[in-house]
Amino acid sequence: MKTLVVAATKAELAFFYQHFNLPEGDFVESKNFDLLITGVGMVATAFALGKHLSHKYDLVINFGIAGCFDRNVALGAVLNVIEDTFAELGAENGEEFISITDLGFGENYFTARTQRKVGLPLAKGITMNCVTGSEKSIKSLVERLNPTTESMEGAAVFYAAKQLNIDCLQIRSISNYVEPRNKDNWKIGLAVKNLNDWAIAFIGEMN
Ligand SMILES: O=C(O)c1cccc(C(=O)CC[C@H]2O[C@@H](n3cnc4c(=O)[nH]cnc43)[C@H](O)[C@@H]2O)c1
Repeated sequence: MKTLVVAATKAELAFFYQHFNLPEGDFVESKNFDLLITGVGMVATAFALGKHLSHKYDLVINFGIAGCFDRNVALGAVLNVIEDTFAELGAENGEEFISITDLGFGENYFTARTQRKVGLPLAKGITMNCVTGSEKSIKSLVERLNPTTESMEGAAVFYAAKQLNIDCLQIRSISNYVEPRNKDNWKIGLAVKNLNDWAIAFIGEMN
């Protein structure tokens, strides 16, 4: 059985490619794991996993950078996101938000699943189409869901893994705080480095 490593962009796993001497490509097969680059966002992620996720894998790991709502978490920190919610999936009723679950049309909340020891701080994530960047949206998301991390793919990976009953993990390093957009404050280099160091050690030890 194999692990499927999933990331939205090649840049997020640049050192991982180098370390394992992987060829350029969005779907790379190797002896002990395969690597899938999906593109950014849940639709691209769902489509790519629809094509590639199968029962030949016993674990799918989503690696990526993420925004963070909690200023007590350092930029560059690597977290194990064990819960994730499609935060925009539902309906507005004036100021109220009605989730897809409360509408009776399915689930919006998914979890990681594995027996493996990960040894990272645990976090609760949300998955968004639009990177949150206004005080009003931040306040509303914190009140409604109290998330620590925000990504654009996490819940989609958990969703796909659940459909096939395959174990899954989501490991994210913090590149930025969720705030009105100021890319000068983002520490993408640090987050990518820490994420790749962790991914290389974890995947290396599994094999
Ligand atoms: O500009 C670069 O050098 C660069 C290098 C690696 C990755 C990127 C990305 O923009 C990755 C997009 C990816 O990041 C996740 N992300 C990061 N912060 C947030 C956030 O605050 N809210 C939502 N998503 C975030 C997301 O999963 C994207 O897929 C750039």
